Amino acid sequence: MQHLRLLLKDVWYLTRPYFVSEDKKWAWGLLVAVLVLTFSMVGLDLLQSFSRNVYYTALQQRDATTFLRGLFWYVHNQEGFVLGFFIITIPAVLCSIYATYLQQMLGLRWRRWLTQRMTRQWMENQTYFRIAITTSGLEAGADNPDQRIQEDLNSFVTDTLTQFINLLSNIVTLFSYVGLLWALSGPLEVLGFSIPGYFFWAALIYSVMATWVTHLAGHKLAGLQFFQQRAEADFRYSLVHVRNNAEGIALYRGEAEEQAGLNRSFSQVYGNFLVIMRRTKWLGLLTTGLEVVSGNFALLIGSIRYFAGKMTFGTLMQLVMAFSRVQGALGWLSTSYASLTTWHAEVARLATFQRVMDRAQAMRDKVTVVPAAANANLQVSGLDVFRPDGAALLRNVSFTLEHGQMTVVTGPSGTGKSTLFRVLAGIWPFATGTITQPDVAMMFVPQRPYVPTGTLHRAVTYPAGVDAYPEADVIAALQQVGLGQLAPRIESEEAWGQILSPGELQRLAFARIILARPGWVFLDESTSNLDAASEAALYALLRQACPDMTVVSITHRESVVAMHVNRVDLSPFAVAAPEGSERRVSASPASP
Ligand SMILES: Nc1ncnc2c1ncn2[C@@H]1O[C@H](COP(=O)(O)OP(=O)(O)OP(=O)(O)O)[C@@H](O)[C@H]1O
Repeated sequence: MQHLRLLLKDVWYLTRPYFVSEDKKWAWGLLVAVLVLTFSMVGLDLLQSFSRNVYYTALQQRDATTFLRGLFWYVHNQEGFVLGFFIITIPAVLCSIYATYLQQMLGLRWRRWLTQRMTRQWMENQTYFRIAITTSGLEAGADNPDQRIQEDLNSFVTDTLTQFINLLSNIVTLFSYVGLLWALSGPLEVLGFSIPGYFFWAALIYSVMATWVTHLAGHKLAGLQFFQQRAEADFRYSLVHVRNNAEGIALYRGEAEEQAGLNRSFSQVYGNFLVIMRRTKWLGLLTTGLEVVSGNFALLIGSIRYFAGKMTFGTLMQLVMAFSRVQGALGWLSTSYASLTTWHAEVARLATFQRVMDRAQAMRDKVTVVPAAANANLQVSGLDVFRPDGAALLRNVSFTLEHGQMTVVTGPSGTGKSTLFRVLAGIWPFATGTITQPDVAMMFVPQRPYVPTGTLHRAVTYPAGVDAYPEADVIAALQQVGLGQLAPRIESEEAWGQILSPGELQRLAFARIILARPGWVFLDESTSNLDAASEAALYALLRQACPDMTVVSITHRESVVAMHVNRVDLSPFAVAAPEGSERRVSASPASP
C-alpha cells in the first residue's frame, strides 16, 4: 500500500504540470478524444457479444438466414434489434486506429513539453553543474541525466498514457459486462443451494487468486528493472568515457585496464538481466497458463447449465466472452504485471531526477552580492568557502580587486583558488559572505577552455553565436593570438576540442576574450600550456587590445606573477593554513 501511495504521488508530481500548462487545451482535448474512442470500443465490443449470441444460436439451429444476417447485416427477433457482427467491426476498427493515433499525438506533445521543461530547468542556474558537484547527483535515479531526459522521459509518457487508458478501459469493460454476466449466467444449484450469478462469482474468485499469485511471483521485478536501467546507462557512459579520453588511454597503453573496466560494467548488465529473465519466465508461464485456463474454465462451468438444457449455445458463447472480458478486467493487474513494474521503475527514476533538479535549483547562493558602479573595485569581505560535503576550504576571506588593474591570485595547490573563482562567477553555492561586484560583463576562463561542437568559427565566438562579430574580426582575432594558419578552415566542422593542442586551445580562449571585450576577465592558469614568450605575448595583447579591462589571474608561475600589479595570496585564508601566516585584508603589490 505504501508503495502504491508513493507511486501515485510520483505520477501526480510528474503529470500534473503538463495538464495545467499552456498546452492544456490540447492535452485535455486529446485525452478526452482518446477516452471517448476507447469507451466506444468497449461499447461496440459489447454489441458484438449480442451478434455472437445470435449467430451461434442460429448455427446450433441450422438457421442459415439468421446466421448470415447475424454476421453481416442485422437481426430483429423477440429479444430486440441486434446489429450484425461485421457492421459493428467497421466503426470498431476506425475507433481503434484513431484512438492509437490520437494517443500517440498526445504522447508526442507531452514529451515535447516535458523535454523542453526539463532541459530548460537542467540548464537554468547551472543546475547541470550543481547536480554534478553535489553528492545528491549520485542518488539512484539522478545518475546519467542524459538517459533520464532522453529515454526515461519518453517511456514515462508513453507508458503512463497506456497504463492509464488501459485501467479506465478495464473499469468500463468491467461495469459493462458484469450486468450481462450476472443476467445471462442464471443460478447454479449445488447440494441444494442456489448460487445466483455464479459466472460472476467464478470470474471474481479466479481473478483475485490469479492476481495474488502473480504478485507473489513478480513483485521483485520493479527493483530489478530499476537497477537494469542504471547498469545499462553506466555501461554506455563507460564506452563514451573511452571515446572522450582516447588519446590519454592510448598513450598510457591503458587498453587492458579499460577492457577490464568495460567487462566489469557489462557484467552488471548481464547478471541483472539474467535474474530478470528468470523471473519473467516464471511470470510468463504463470500469466499465459492462467489465460489459457481461464477460457476453458468458463466453458467448463457454463456447460453445466447448457447440458441441463437451460441455455442456448449462443448464450453460452456470449457468456464465455463476457467471462473473459470480466476476468480480463479484474485480472488486469496480473496480466500487466511485467509492464507495470517497468513503468514503476521509470516513474521512480524520473521523479527522483526531477526532485534532485528542483533541489539543485532551490539551492540558494548564500553570498550577498552588492552591485556597484561599472568602474568600482570588486570587494570580497568575510567570505567562507566550503566543499560540497560541507567541509570548510577558505575562512573569512577579505580582499579588494582594483578596477582596471592586473591582479594575480596565488596560493599552494588545493588552497581553493579555482573554487574562489567559481564563487565570484556565481556558480558555487557553498559559500557565505559579501561580494561587492561592479555591474559589468565578466568572463571566466578555465585552464582547459571548453570547445562546443561545430565549426571553428563557433568555437571562437562562443558563448556568443557565430553572427555576433564580423567574420573579418574573428579572423583577425585568430591571427592576433597566433592561430592565423587555421583561418582558411574557420567554417570547417571538425572535432576542434580534440584537434587543437592544449596550448592552441588556450590561444583560442584569448581570441574569445579580445572579441568579447568583457569589463573583467578571470584567467585560471590560462597560459599554463604555453611557453614563456607566447605567454608574455598574449598578456601584452590583452593590454593592447583591451586597455580598460581588469585582469585577474590564477597562476603558479613567477613569470606570470611579475606581469601583474597586485597580488592576493590565499594561503592565510586556507583552513589548513600554515601556522603563523597573516591574513591580508587587501591586495598587496605583486612584486616584492
Ligand atoms: N566538485 C568538487 N567536489 C569535491 N571537492 C572539490 C570539488 N571541487 C574542488 N574540490 C576540492 O576543493 C579543493 C580546492 O580545489 P581548487 O581547484 O579550488 O584548488 P586550487 O587552489 O585551484 O588548486 P590548483 O592550484 O591545484 O589548481 C581541493 O581539495 C579539491 O579537491
